[in-house]
Amino acid sequence: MNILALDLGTSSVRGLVLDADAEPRPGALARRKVHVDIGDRGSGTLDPAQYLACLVECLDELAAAGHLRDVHLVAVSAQWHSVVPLDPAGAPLGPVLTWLDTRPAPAPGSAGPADPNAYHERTGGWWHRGYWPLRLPWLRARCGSPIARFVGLAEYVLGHLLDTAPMSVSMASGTGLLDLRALTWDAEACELAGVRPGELPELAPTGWSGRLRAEHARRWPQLAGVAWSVPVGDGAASNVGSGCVDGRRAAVTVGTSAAVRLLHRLPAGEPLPPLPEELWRYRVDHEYVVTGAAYSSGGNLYTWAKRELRLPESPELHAALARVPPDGGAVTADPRLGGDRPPGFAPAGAGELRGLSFSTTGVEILAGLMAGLCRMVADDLTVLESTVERPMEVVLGGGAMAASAWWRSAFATALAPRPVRHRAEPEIGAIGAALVALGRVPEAGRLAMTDPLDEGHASQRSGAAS
Ligand SMILES: Nc1ncnc2c1ncn2[C@@H]1O[C@H](COP(=O)(O)OP(=O)(O)O)[C@@H](O)[C@H]1O
Ligand SMILES: O=C(O)[C@H](O)[C@@H](O)[C@H](O)[C@H](O)COP(=O)(O)O
Repeated sequence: MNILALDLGTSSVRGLVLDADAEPRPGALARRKVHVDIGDRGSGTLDPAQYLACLVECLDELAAAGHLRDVHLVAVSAQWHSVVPLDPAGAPLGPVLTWLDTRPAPAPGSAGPADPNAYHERTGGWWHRGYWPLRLPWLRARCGSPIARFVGLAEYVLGHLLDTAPMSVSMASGTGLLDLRALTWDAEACELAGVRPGELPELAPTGWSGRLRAEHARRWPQLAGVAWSVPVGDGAASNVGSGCVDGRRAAVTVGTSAAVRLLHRLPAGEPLPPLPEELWRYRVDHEYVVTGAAYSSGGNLYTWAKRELRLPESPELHAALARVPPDGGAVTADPRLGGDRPPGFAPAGAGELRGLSFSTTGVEILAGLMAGLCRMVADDLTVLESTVERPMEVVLGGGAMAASAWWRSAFATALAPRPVRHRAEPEIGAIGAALVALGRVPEAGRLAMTDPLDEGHASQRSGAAS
């Protein structure tokens, strides 16, 4: 039995085929880069039609190479927090607002939740520009035509491919509108959003699965009749794919953005444990929750530096980085180029560089930015540890961690004395979504192979590029 796992990421869309233990089948990976439109006023949007076209191309490529044979299940990992307004016919009335978009602001006179602490505990989010209660009124005020309903990127894409595409509790928790205990839309959050239940996606019940629409089943006959499981938020999926599924191991994931998180079992209906004011909490599924902090910067720091600084190509880049100490060296940086993620309010453009001299190189600037992110993660990891009252082991994962040995060593230095391991397989989101779909979350710690990391030394392991 094979599993087709899709990752609806920010920088790219991927489709890969896994075996029954969620191990990637060699060579069975299709990837298309997607373009996030980032403007200087804090916009961060994706074109919904182009995004869907990229996913279709990935499926065509896998089908043409014969990789869709023996697929019995489709699992999906998808970026959290996105929203796209639709007209009555289901056509987008604008681009997809992503997690990177910092423009939404409260409508004049809106006061926010009655009891912000209770609201935070219940929904796991805050009344903040990153979540739908603030995003929806802002979108309505800007949209020229009446909005019939709102969906996330995952529901938009799957709505085109499948017979039905309800929203999973995992994706719903990323909107900031879900009551994490009752697993229903939160009445106060909906009131703040000015939204009626009919304008939101239906919530998928436990055990829901979808099927390809007839026209797509004709295009990919090997997927006809195959069950599609509900999408899992990429943060939740990445923890599972990193093997971080209990209070002993935290995952630090660096893809386009970055996050540090801890997963634990909390079946629907059970009382929610206290949530520190700095951290969010979302659902993995009806059984598990994930608690953590996220950052607008991650691998996008590298993308920016490659574009704007005169960086050498690999392997010279690796060699130059290896000469910079893993604490970041002389350049200290605030890496918040894209502003704060919730709960912070720093606008896009909050990044800073200090300690520059006439001999500072582009590589040192990149190292300073990467080390700046490591320090932010270390601070939040300490808060996360306070919820379990013991130090944790850390597993580094994601595309940027797989690519950069120097960044891994910088994390090991910033997070010391905690043991730091690395999950070398970059596709942890897709793998994690497959394990969730298979109901094998408890086994993920055993199935996800990790390597120890030598502190303080940038080593050339796992095909590291820099
Ligand atoms: N050598 C490198 N050093 C640091 N970051 C890198 C390197 N190579 C690639 N990256 C970053 O890794 C990110 C891609 O990781 P990935 O997990 O695929 O992201 P996503 O899931 O968000 O699409 C990109 O932002 C890219 O710039
Ligand atoms: O836990 C997480 O990872 C974050 O809460 C999540 O919001 C993430 O930042 C975005 O979904 C984008 O993820 P990528 O940067 O991997 O595309």
